[in-house]
Amino acid sequence: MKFFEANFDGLVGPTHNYAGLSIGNVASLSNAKNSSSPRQAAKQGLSKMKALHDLGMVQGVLAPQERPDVYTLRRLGFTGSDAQVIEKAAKQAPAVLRAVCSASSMWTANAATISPSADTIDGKVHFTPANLTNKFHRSLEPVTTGKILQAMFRNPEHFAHHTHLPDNDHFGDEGAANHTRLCSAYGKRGVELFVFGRYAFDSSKPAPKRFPARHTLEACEAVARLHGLSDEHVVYMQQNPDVIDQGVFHNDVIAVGNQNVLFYHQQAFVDSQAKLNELQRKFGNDSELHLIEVLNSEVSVAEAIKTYLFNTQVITLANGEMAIIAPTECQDSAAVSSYLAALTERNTPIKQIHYYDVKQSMQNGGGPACLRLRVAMSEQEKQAVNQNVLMSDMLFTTLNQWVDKHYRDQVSEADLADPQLLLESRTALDELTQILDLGSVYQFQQV
Ligand SMILES: N=C(N)NCCC[C@H](NC(=O)CCC(=O)O)C(=O)O
Repeated sequence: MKFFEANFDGLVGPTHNYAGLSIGNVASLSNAKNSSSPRQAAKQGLSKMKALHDLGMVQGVLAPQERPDVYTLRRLGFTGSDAQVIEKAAKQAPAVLRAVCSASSMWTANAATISPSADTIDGKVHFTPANLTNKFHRSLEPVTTGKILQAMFRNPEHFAHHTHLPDNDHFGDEGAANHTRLCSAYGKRGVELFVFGRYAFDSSKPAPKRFPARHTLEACEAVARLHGLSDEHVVYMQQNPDVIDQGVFHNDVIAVGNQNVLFYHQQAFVDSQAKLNELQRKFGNDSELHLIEVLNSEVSVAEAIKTYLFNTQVITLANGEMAIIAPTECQDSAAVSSYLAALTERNTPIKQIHYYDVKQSMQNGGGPACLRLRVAMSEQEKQAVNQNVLMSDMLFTTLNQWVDKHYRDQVSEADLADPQLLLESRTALDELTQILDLGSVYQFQQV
């Protein structure tokens, strides 16, 4: 049977804005309050999806969430009509309003952790939405994420859905951004590498001092248990607290893997050598594993954060070669673009580099890899996916027209207080659920 990896990219929502919500994420803070272009952001995302589809990849779309989240504003004590709730929040708690307007669900690497059927005890694909407890604006995502994933992966014969972990920092879970699956082929059992930032129940262990470690070891272990993974095929690695303190808020800002390649920065992990040995042993000592380490002298941590060298997608093309999907910021950096050009000449599977412009997302700290959720699947499992979410020439055209019809070209902080934006958003999402055949996944559709 044929197996492959599908990428499900987050469609950028109509309220995309720069609110400086993510302490520890350098780009989010430095672009705070700049005005944004939701239309351009959504179109940049769609172009990347179409480009991967054109490269022969299986590409899907993950729908955005309803924002502003007036239900959360009501929980926080704002009352009246929806327009009044927004108006009062804008006056009395503008920072809270900014948070409930975030289009952060676009970064679907944080939507969930997925284990493919080859790795799980019951032979199903397992999904656990990430609770994203560390940031208030992101903690609003998991319930709707779970509903959307269930509307995409409906068939219980193939897909098992779990509830997100308890909503507490002890089980802080940032999903696939801190999870990499290494395997010799997509259909073969792989080694699942979980990367965490701190130990929740042991404060004597290393932890960052300046910026938060969003993800705990205990969250990783819980997800591995829920997914029915075997200990012999799981590795837990701690992220280097020093790089978290420099702005590496997720592991996918400093490492990325695909099949038998792990591409990472020298300073990415704690206890690197011992852990990489464990990875090699669990991968199989006889199987070829390419550990591509980038030295600090080649690319500094600061340059990696600025360019998102590691927030690239490493994909396997139909001819078996791998390609790196990188943001144009990598192309603009002499150190990084020459590193990448030289990498394609080395004895590794990576032979092509493709650059795409995803600046609207980059300015909030989201590169190409943040925008996608990977699901390794068989042909049979793919047939069981809701086919309306899979990219095609027609869906690309339809979604571009949908964006043109509903999205604003510019959004600034003041626009978030405009109740009209909520109405525009709901109208757009209502139409989108029909395009993608998702059913009533949004709360406004329940009444
Ligand atoms: N690395 C991965 N996989 N994802 C990137 C997520 C970026 C996101 N930015 C934000 O949420 C900024 C929103 C704002 O400031 O407006 C975050 O920090 O969680």
